[in-house]
Amino acid sequence: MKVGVLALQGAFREHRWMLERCGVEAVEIRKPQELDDVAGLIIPGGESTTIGKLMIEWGLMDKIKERAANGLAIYGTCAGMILLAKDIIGSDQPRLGLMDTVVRRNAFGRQRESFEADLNVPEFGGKPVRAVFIRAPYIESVGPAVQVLATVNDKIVIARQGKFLATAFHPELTDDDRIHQYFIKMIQE
Ligand SMILES: NC(=O)CC[C@H](N)C(=O)O
Repeated sequence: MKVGVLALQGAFREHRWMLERCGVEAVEIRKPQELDDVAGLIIPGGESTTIGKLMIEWGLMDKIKERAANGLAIYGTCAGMILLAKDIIGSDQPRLGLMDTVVRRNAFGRQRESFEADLNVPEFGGKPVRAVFIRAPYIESVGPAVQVLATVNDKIVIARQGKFLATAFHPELTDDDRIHQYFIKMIQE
């Protein structure tokens, strides 16, 4: 199984390493045709406005939407979560808009540019997930098709809608590969 990592900007290398560690082949995606033979796609953290602009310039926006409509599984971390959202509060920036979510950017406030938290994720069982938040968004509200998997102070930080998964934080920066394993299982379902 091949999984793509959108490699336009941001923390894509770490996702590649994490996927390889989980035993799947990871490929960096920069051109639309590179999406043809992947079973899943990760959209990394970075700057969502930049990634969105580059996605349009490089012909990837429409191609990803087309593949998503045909069952491509997509996992967005941080900026990737913003790009998956239907609604971005106060912004008309380019987005995929595939998840019925309303996100707020840089939502944890200036004084908390970055922080770590232990998340209780019932879906994973076992020990809490150590989550690294960097100028992180959160999901303010979700539609009925969206399953909330974890919150921090009542703010939604992991959500799933069918084949789409979003986290507000960066699991690729920790040693815990359970979120990537979960995504790989989603692809196989
Ligand atoms: N770590 C990140 O991906 C930060 C996201 C960034 N603040 C944005 O709005 O796009």
